[in-house]
Amino acid sequence: MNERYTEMAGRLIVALDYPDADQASALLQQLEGIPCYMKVGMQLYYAAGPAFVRDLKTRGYKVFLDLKMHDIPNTVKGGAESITRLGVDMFNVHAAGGKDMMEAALQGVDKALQSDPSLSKPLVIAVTQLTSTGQEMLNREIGIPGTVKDAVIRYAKLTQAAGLDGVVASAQESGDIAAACGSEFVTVTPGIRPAGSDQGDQKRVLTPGNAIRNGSSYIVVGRPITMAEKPREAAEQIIKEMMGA
Ligand SMILES: O=C(O)c1cc(=O)[nH]c(=O)n1[C@@H]1O[C@H](COP(=O)(O)O)[C@@H](O)[C@H]1O
Repeated sequence: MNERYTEMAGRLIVALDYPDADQASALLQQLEGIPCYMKVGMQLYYAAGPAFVRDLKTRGYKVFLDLKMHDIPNTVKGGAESITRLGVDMFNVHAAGGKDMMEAALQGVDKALQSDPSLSKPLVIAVTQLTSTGQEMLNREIGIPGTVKDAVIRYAKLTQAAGLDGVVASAQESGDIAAACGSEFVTVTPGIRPAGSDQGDQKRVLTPGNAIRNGSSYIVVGRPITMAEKPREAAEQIIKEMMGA
């Protein structure tokens, strides 16, 4: 395993979108030894809960807990405190919750860290516009005027002003986000589709190689790996493409 392989694998976040811990564990077994990040989202968390997250940490994985909090500031503060106590490496909120809500998330993190100094600070990031949102939907359905890029950049700047570490956006926007917020600002980009793979419900997609070339800090990949006939080969192929970018 060379350095570039380890770096790129660490920037691949595999979305464990499964209905139970057994199915998620079966994928972990197939991917054993690949030093990638693991994402636990609503489907798995609501079924397998904190125990599965702690299990992933015990197995040595970096963990992104994707619960996309969007509520009043006091509630998000409490949620962020509980999430930080789980020892995850990254979690997210919705930027649409506003600056006070995002600042409250950071206060929740601080509260947890103060009460238990053995915890490390997770990256806190905010969802801008979901990658399943296209231009037409943004304007006509949600009622936000302007381009998707404008909306994403606006949320990214708000997120940065609130003091968070970065955003979730499409890899199509990574370069523009870096131009607006600096290259240290983290971009976590789902909607990744290797050439020829099924787009599904994703609207703003990019290949793994183009995402890295466009400056994404991390790419999030679910179905192109979990639904592949040979998930390990699919993951290795994605890392190879990232290494070549
Ligand atoms: O926050 C996320 O992770 C997220 C934000 C977003 O805008 N779009 C998005 O697809 N995601 C998540 O990223 C994963 C993408 O999965 P696939 O479309 O199967 O590769 C899913 O777990 C989504 O919940």
